[in-house]
Amino acid sequence: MNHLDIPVLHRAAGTVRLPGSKSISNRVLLLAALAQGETVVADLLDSDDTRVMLAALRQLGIGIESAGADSYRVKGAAGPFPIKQAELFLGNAGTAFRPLTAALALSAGHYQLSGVARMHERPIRDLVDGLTQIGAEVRYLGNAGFPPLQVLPAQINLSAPIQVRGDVSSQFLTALLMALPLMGQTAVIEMTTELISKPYIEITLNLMARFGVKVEREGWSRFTIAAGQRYVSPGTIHVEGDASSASYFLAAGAIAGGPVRVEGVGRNSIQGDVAFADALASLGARIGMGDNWIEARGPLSALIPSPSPADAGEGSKLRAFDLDLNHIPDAAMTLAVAALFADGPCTLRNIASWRVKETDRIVAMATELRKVGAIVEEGDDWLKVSPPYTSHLTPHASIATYDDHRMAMCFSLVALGGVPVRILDPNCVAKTFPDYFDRFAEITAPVIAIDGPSASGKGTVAQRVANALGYGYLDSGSLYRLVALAGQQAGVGYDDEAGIAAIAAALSAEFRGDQVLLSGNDVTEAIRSEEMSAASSKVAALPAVRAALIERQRAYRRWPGLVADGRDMGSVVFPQAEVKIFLTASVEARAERRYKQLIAKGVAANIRPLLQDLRERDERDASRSVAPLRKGEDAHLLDTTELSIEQAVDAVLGWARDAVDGKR
Ligand SMILES: Nc1ncnc2c1ncn2[C@@H]1O[C@H](COP(=O)(O)OP(=O)(O)OP(=O)(O)O)[C@@H](O)[C@H]1O
Ligand SMILES: Nc1ccn([C@H]2C[C@H](O)[C@@H](COP(=O)(O)O)O2)c(=O)n1
Repeated sequence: MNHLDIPVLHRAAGTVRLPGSKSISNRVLLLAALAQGETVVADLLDSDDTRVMLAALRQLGIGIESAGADSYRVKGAAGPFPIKQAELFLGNAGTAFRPLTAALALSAGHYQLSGVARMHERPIRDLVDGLTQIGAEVRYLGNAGFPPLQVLPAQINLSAPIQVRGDVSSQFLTALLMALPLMGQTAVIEMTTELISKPYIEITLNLMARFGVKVEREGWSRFTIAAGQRYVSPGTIHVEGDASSASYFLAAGAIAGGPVRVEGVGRNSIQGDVAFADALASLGARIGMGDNWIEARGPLSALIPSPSPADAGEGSKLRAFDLDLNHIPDAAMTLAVAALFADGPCTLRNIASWRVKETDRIVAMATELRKVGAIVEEGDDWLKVSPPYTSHLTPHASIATYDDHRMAMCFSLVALGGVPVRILDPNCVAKTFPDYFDRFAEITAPVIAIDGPSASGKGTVAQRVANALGYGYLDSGSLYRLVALAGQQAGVGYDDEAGIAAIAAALSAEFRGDQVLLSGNDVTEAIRSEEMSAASSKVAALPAVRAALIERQRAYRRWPGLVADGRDMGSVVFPQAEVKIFLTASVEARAERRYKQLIAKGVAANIRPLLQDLRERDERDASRSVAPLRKGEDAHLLDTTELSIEQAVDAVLGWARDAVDGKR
């Protein structure tokens, strides 16, 4: 079976831009499809579940076209779907299957809805019963109470309140609420049981209001949609980041030092899962929150006095918990794995809905947590997780993921316990977060940042250190050199900041071993010319160019680790690097090294102009306004004037070892 091995991880720190919320994406797509007018949906989640919804809406006659990266223009039908006959395959996307069932039941057509085998095991009776009460014709094509379904035209009658259960899935109520305005008449829904996952209904009501339909509610038991309301496009709507997806990164920050910041959700979020941050805080994690970001750090250690609050708490445990998690069922899974890092047994209560999700998540979670050494008890709607008696997790566990994206993402956190872990079928994360593991690596892979002036030897040393550790290597200077060359080829002046920044943003660069390619052409030698050395120093001084390259550089942070060299690796690009080194040598020694390097390549050289050129570049790199070259207070100074390459490499490896040992 396909798998991903995650190495031992010691620290989590960095920033993650979240993908769009799944819950909001699929609700907004459906509302936009039913609304009058065109809606631009920006920052839509790009994942299996949203692709399923987009495909279904297109099949049902809704015009949807791309409006840029992750943005779509949806031409609303101003009412029920125009296509009256269709067979829809909806994978395992509950957020597509349930709402579409209700909307199609009111669209007066002939439809069939099916999904993957697991979707056919997920109950839908409560929704079908609700629809049947108003005269809708919805039939089971397999087992009664479960998909696949057939929907037929019917006479809808809304004269009596619709009675519906709310204790299996809140998606049934969401489906009815979103579909009923299609009838234009007053509609009333009454809950016959306690409603679970209420924050998801708040998302539904909030988004319906943004499309012009207001729902009156009496507590959580009765909902009224007044006659005469219909969906009208709000114009453009932005999908906020996914708060459930945020939980893995926040938990990583809480478990392994932090700070880890997620961008895209914050105190202005309409998603209930932002309450995961409160749950983490109750475990002792230090949480910060802004309008559009949340940040998590490990708890302050009560036992070990720390020199400063910023250093405090790394390695200290989370507090054991006993929590009712009915309001955050998805993010609650992350807490089950976080329990491995708590100081005692942890109980998760009121999580019965786990049993009817992508898999029976109570069984799956208990089974897999036991593989890493946890002691787990389970009940109908609860789970009790005790960390291993020895406090040591079992290394090399193979974690089954049950075609459940959240199982795969949650269990990546195990590696922060100092043990390697294998995630089976890791691609199941495509349901909601296709590049999850890359993003997780970007906050957990260790980084050794080596900065210093030209010809100091940082590239040579960095490459050897990377080889010795089996890490990846980033020569960030070559990116600036590539930008300079691409600018020259395009005829853009080096003082045209916007023009050069646009080239940097679209740079087609590839590193193949020692070869450097620009738009597919080998430019390994071309970017090393003295002309490009000078030009790269000029483009590197342009703030917009630096900004355009920053995320590209961070994307090199992968497991098992990265050695990055440049001028601002430790100060700007990887401020959370485990080891920071300022590697230098006297300008005379550097000129001599460059001279020997050129002569060895058969290039005629003269020491005086080389000295002069290095002094000029030093001056330009150190005096620019953005990310100037200088030694940070947290960087080790390595003056190699009198050192051999081997001695310099040994010094760096020593610091790297110390940094890892300090975190064990
Ligand atoms: N400690 C050292 N002693 C002697 N020579 C060294 C030492 N370190 C590196 N060199 C040599 O100096 C030359 C320049 O090194 P290198 O290209 O690694 O520098 P750099 O700092 O990465 O330069 P640039 O920033 O211009 O890319 C190489 O030929 C390398 O072998
Ligand atoms: N992180 C970086 C890397 C490089 N630069 C600048 C400095 C140089 O003038 C130019 C080329 O770098 P080199 O290949 O000599 O390391 O790019 C920078 O500003 N920031």
